[in-house]
This record gives sequence, structure tokens and C-alpha cells, in this order.
Amino acid sequence: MVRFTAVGLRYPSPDGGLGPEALSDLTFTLPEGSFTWLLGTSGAGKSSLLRLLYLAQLPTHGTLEVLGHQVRPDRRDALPALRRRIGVVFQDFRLLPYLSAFDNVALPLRLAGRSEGSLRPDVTEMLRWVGLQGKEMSLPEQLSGGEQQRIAIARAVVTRPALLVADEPTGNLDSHQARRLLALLTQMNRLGTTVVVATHSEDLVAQFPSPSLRLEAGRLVHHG
Ligand SMILES: Nc1ncnc2c1ncn2[C@@H]1O[C@H](COP(=O)(O)OP(=O)(O)OP(=O)(O)O)[C@@H](O)[C@H]1O
Repeated sequence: MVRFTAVGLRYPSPDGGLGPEALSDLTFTLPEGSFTWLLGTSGAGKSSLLRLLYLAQLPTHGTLEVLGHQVRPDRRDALPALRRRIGVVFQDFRLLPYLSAFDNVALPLRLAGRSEGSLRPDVTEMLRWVGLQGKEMSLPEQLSGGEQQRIAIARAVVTRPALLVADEPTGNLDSHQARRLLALLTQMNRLGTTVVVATHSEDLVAQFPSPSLRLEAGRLVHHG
């Protein structure tokens, strides 16, 4: 479960102070197991809100609860464990270019200390789930954008996160690949993962109807 209560975010300004509010007075709740679209024009604050969700940024004010834990600047030591329960997918894939598809997906498991023997079946199953069996040894540059984004999804969910956050994940994909990606995200959601997806694509939202949050100039103007 995610709960924002009067959350505001100001980034540091170049003079060492705080800049204008990128997000203002956000109050909403996302129930466990929900799927939510995050909408808004460019600069409305979608990426900033997602950065709060995946704990890359802490609120400047207000109260933020993620997966039942209150996120507090004086309790930063609790953040890494919470982060490990959150998967993230970006528009530009962010795969490691010198690692194979298999090794990209295996990375979070290796970082978590899983043994080679125990992670192999999980990674193989994930790559099969995203339709990339037979491409385990390919490097990202040898794969299409859609395939690269499916590796990114496999990497984001191989740790079975409770929350999956995607920032414009279809921005670099054609409409067929975008639908295919959304089908994977909705499957994860049906298995119980809470999913939040920022997008500019009203087409995609129409094809996969779900509740939405809409931001305008850092403020929440619609939730439902
Ligand atoms: N690191 C940063 N430092 C200072 N200001 C920032 C930073 N990141 C974002 N901003 C500002 O915060 C506001 C919201 O930006 P954000 O990237 O969250 O919008 P967005 O809705 O995701 O836009 P887009 O759809 O173009 O990605 C903008 O005014 C932006 O300039």
C-alpha cells in the first residue's frame, strides 16, 4: 500500500537552497494490488512522483508511506531493504550494455547474494515469460527496443517486488510492442503486484482501462 499525505517536493537550487515546488500537497492512497496510470503533460511532475515512490527522492514535506513503511529522512538506514521490494522500469531501458540478457536479469539476484545454482531457474523462467527464450546470451545491442524493454521488465520483477513502477516504459516502442509490454505489466498486477505506470499515451490508457492519477503543474487534479 502507498499513502501520500500532503506531500511536497522541492529540488535543490543551484545556489544551495531549495527550488520551486515540483510537487505540491499530494494526498492519495494506492491500495495493495492496484494498477494505476500516472498522467500529465511534460513537466507536470510524473517522474518526480515516481522517484518518491521508488525512494530515489525523499519528500521535502508531508508524509509518505510505501509498502506500509513510513519513509523518513532520519531513518535512511531502512531504505535499502524497502527499495529491494520495488521494481523499476525506465523509458530508456537502462540495461548494462556489456552484459547478456541472462546476466542483466540475474544481476539483482546476484547483488542479493543468491547462489548461481538457485538463480539460474528463476532467470530462465523470467526470460521465457517475456518471450526471450533462446536469446539468453544476446547483448542488448543485438536486440530490438521491444526485446530490450522486456529484459528490463524481467530484471525488475525477478526479485518478486511488491511494487512495480514504470516511467514512460513504452515511450521508445511501437504500438504492438507497447501493447505486449502492457500485457506483461497487467499480468504482474493480476499476480498481486501493485503497479504504477506513467505515460503520455492516451491510446494505451484506453486499451488497458484502470484508475488514474493526473498531475498538472505538480498538483493532483484527478484521481479515480
Ligand atoms: N533533478 C531536478 N532538479 C531540479 N528540478 C527538477 C529535477 N527533476 C525535475 N525537475 C523539475 O521538476 C518539475 C517536474 O519534472 P518531472 O520530470 O517530474 O515531470 P514529468 O511530468 O515527468 O515530465 P516528462 O513527461 O517530460 O518526463 C519540472 O519543473 C522539472 O524541471
